[in-house]
Amino acid sequence: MTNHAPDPALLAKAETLIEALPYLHRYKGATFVVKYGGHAMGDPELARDFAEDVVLLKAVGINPIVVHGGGPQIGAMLKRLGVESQFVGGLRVTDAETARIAEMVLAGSINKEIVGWIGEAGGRAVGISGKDANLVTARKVQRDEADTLQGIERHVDLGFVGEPVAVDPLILTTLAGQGFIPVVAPIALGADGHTYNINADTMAGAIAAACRASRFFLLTDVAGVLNKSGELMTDLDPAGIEALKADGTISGGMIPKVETCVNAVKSGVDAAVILDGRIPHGMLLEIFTRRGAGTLVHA
Ligand SMILES: Nc1ncnc2c1ncn2[C@@H]1O[C@H](COP(=O)(O)OP(=O)(O)O)[C@@H](O)[C@H]1O
Ligand SMILES: CC(=O)N[C@@H](CCC(=O)OP(=O)(O)O)C(=O)O
Repeated sequence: MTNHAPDPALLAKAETLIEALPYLHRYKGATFVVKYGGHAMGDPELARDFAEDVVLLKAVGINPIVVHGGGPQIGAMLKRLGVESQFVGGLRVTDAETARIAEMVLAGSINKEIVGWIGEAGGRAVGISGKDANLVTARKVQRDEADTLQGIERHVDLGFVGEPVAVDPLILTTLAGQGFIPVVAPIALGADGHTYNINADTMAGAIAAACRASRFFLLTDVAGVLNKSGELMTDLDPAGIEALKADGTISGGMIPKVETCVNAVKSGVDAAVILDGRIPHGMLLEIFTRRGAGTLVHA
């Protein structure tokens, strides 16, 4: 006689798939923008998990757009070449040579590495930068604006550090509509013809807003936004974020992240999530299960 008692491990797998069903319905056809930080891509195993997650999203009818960073990798290259580098308020002071090296590292090696991982995972990725098809037009971040944005007092010329002033998402919707996964490096041209180095969080937020993304994920190397006792804050709104910035709980690299999230939700993105890129398949768990992790920023 056959034993019909279900194998509990198999049953658990089936339950996980069924748990995903309402989310699969809800997000079919939606655009998700994923910012993949330079710190999060350090471990090749985790990078492959990330690529699989992106390919799975595409396979179930979601349109993922990846915008990547690469701060630590630019830093390593500058060091090898003996070029000094300095950060002011989370932004790298960028002279003409640093801009050339940043473009080489971001739009060259890192961009193609991510395209390769997605290809290995069975997806078809196309790597571009903000320059391609005029995706992003940048302007120089003015010293005083940088001071206001980053909450800093210093007055320095940041050089070729840009911020997006216009986004033409046609290249992204065209690629996504044909089954490709766009992978975008945070480099863009200014109307003045200069190449600008853009903070990857800022670039991703501008793209999420222009694409009317339903969800915006920022993968980093911390659990999310932490309170003064180091505990994860799972839910934040713009007013709560202002208070945490004012009392110094949120500082450094977390400032552009939360500001980007606030701008994105104010521009119509349903929700932005700062996620721990060190958790294998963390993005899938966040999207398709009730066990969401990280910090959700909503309007
Ligand atoms: N309240 C906070 N919660 C979590 N991280 C914070 C907070 N305030 C400052 N940070 C810093 O922000 C960093 C994340 O920003 P960053 O290093 O720029 O990440 P990425 O390279 O992924 O863009 C954390 O590693 C942490 O040092
Ligand atoms: C102007 C500016 O600071 N640009 C960044 C671009 C890369 C980036 O933002 O990478 P992460 O997301 O890994 O930090 C830089 O030069 O490091």
